[in-house]
Amino acid sequence: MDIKTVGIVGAGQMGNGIAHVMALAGYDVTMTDISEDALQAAIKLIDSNMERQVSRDKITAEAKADAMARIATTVTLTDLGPSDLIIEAATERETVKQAIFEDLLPHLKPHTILTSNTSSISITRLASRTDRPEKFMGFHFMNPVPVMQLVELIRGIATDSETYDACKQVVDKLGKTAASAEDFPAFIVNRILMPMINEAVYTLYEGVGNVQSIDSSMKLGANHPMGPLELADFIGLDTCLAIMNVLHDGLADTKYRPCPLLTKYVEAGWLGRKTQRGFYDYRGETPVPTR
Ligand SMILES: CC(=O)CC(=O)SCCNC(=O)CCNC(=O)[C@H](O)C(C)(C)COP(=O)(O)OP(=O)(O)OC[C@H]1O[C@@H](n2cnc3c(N)ncnc32)[C@H](O)[C@@H]1OP(=O)(O)O
Ligand SMILES: NC(=O)C1=CN([C@@H]2O[C@H](COP(=O)(O)OP(=O)(O)OC[C@H]3O[C@@H](n4cnc5c(N)ncnc54)[C@H](OP(=O)(O)O)[C@@H]3O)[C@@H](O)[C@H]2O)C=CC1
Repeated sequence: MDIKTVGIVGAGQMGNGIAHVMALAGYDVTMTDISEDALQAAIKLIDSNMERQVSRDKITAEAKADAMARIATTVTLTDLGPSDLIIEAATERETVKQAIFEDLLPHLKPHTILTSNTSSISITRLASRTDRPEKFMGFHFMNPVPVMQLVELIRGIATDSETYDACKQVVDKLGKTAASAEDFPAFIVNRILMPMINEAVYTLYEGVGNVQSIDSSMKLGANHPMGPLELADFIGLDTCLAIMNVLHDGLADTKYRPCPLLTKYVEAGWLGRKTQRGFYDYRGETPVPTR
């Protein structure tokens, strides 16, 4: 199947990055969000991220202009109906995602492929609530989308090979690399990465180190590009907690117990960079550790 048009649900950090790379690869993109402000902020951010790519000779000014012209925004979810491929990138909450798919279904074309950028939630369960489980799969980008090479492709139990191949072709056209993952909680990357981040929060909670010593230990001692607490702030602490809960519930093993300190930060609304405060406070010129 030849995909030409892509509908993206959610204009947060993942939605805007997905729109960015899809438009540069030549797809016509329609992006939706419940908030007009979020859509406008996303367009501004895509524009400045592409401008940086122009200034570093990664893309031409013409390619940027063409890509920006390919991105339409709407607060009306059903405007995505005619798209060949839908990528849902709304908040990591199963009820939110289910409601989006339920509202979209009556407006889709029969051939439309439905995907979710979920970090952890069962693709099979999301698919089972739709009219097309064979045309449903996980399309999991990494953050920041324009920079990271990997896309995890996750088949649900019913996903057919035509759907998988069509999504794999999109990944190829983006110039990214696909990794196939089976549909178990948090798939591959987050099954491994998130317990490490959660352990870093336990290390902080138990006073083994402070924010700075934990992050520099992993940056300088294990050559990670970001410390685990800095990375947690970058991903979003609400998303990290949601993934840990899916691992804990889905695998029924106490080793995935979310750290109470992570829960406390989320309860405070300190979600990381997106709310200007998490393990670091981003409101000043340079990030300041909160512990
Ligand atoms: C939670 C999930 O479900 C799954 C996940 O995504 S897990 C998270 C996965 N991501 C990671 O682990 C990211 C770890 N961090 C990194 O790799 C790096 O710190 C980083 C790539 C984010 C930044 O790298 P850096 O060297 O510190 O900074 P910087 O020099 O500013 O950026 C490197 C390049 O990325 C670009 N870049 C950085 N952030 C960007 C963004 N948001 N959008 C577009 N481009 C961006 C920069 O322009 C720069 O480009 P050039 O090479 O052309 O100069
Ligand atoms: N952050 C990361 O590093 C990664 C995240 N993911 C996954 O991508 C998805 C999005 O994450 P991320 O971009 O970080 O989250 P954000 O919180 O940055 O963005 C989510 C966006 O979805 C919007 N939204 C919420 N409900 C709806 C709805 N019903 N219809 C349309 N839009 C809606 C939110 O609006 P509002 O703010 O108004 O609620 C917000 O703008 C999640 O499933 C996450 O697990 C995948 C890979 C990496």
